[in-house]
Amino acid sequence: MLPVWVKILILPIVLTWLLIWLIGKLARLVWYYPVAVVALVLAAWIYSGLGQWWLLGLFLAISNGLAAWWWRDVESFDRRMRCARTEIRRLVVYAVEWRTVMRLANLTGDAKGREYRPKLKRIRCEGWRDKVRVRMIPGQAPEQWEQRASGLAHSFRATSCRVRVIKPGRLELDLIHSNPLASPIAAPALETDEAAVDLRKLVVGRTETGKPWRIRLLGNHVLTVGVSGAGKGSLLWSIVWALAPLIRSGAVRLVGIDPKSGMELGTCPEVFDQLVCDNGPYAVELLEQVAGEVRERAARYRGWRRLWSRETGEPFTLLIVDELADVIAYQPDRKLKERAQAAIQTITSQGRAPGFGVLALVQDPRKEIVPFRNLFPHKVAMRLDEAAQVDMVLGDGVRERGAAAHEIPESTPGVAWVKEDGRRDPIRARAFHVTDSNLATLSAYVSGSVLMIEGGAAA
Ligand SMILES: Nc1ncnc2c1ncn2[C@@H]1O[C@H](COP(=O)(O)OP(=O)(O)OP(=O)(O)O)[C@@H](O)[C@H]1O
Repeated sequence: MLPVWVKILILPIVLTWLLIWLIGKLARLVWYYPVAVVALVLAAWIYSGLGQWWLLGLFLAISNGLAAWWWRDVESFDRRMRCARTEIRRLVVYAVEWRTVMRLANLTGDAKGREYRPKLKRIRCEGWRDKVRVRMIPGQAPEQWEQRASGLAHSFRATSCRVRVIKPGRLELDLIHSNPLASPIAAPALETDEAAVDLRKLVVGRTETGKPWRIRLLGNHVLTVGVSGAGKGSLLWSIVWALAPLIRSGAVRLVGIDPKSGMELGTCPEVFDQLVCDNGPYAVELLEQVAGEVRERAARYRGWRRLWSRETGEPFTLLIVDELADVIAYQPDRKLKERAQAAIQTITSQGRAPGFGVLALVQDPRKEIVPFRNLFPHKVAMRLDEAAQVDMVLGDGVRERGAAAHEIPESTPGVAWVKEDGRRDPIRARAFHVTDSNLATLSAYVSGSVLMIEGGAAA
């Protein structure tokens, strides 16, 4: 309906716009499928220069070479061919199904007759998981994706799906295909160099991404929760294993309470400066003694230093309580129970700055059992019985972000979901498997006097 002169006038604008649009599409293609684009260009060049038989011969030679590589060394093949794998999965899984899955999962929206659909951005396939970046549509919240995570996993044939926020409006979905923490991880060689041990990042295992699992002890308290047999002991001993040179030199002092008659901590009593193997008056007295030390040291540091450091010449004290519930909840003597609770609360609330840390292990995370869970900034959820327990340990919303500690299989003790205060996303990791022979090595390495009280008798 436009006059001809107007059409002639806007033609260059339309053509330029079309050209820009085409270049954009091409750039997108090269960005998302670089291997395929290079292979296609090379194939076209060989075909035009050398002919079809050369192309076929080269194709067969490369295919055979790749097959032989895969057969000889699957791991390196998987690692090096990640780009090609990513492109294939993008093409045959995500690009094909994205639109339908988004519509059926109710993640699209309509406004003014136009459909808004989340945009599929960069994908990275790592073998055990696909990392899929997404741009949400306006008005959408990550929680909407978290609620649909299970449906998304099934749609893309993954075992589970986790949702991570990258930046405002951008998400990363982890579509999990296998468990990289399925096999036990042996403890590393015992560290003997004091300078190599950093209380801010103690290596106690490996995360599912293959990085070291680091725990901060300085200025921190760690609460580990898991059913019986979840592998809580392995985290405890991994921490002690990593601390070995500092325990030996006296820079770190371990104080232990094991209400299970020393079944856990008693397997390597040499590492402890003080160890009580019951939940009675001796355990409470030890807790009160440590609480007194906390107050005394905090009073001395007042106005002088804000956080303990090695230069003070005083040891960092780690209080380890195996089965905390036995000390602060199941204790039948009400007075002892209250004294124990008060002492632990003093240590956890005031101990971080003057160089005291608490590592508490417990099976039951309910509020009636551990009423002051919030005083532990670092929470570790090993295998749990119910989904509600995950929320109790890690906090609200963390399970929706993927931390399904209630789904950790019995066959993988030592696997845990870890949540640090101040970090939005939980991490999944497995503690080192510290064996009895490791503990024998540890006790031979560490020298120190042991005060062991069993059922009230000093030994
Ligand atoms: N990180 C690990 N890797 C492999 N096996 C492990 C690991 N941690 C623990 N195990 C094995 O799992 C079993 C149970 O471990 P552990 O006793 O540490 O569990 P727990 O949670 O402390 O149980 P409880 O509360 O009954 O003491 C043991 O046989 C141990 O060898």
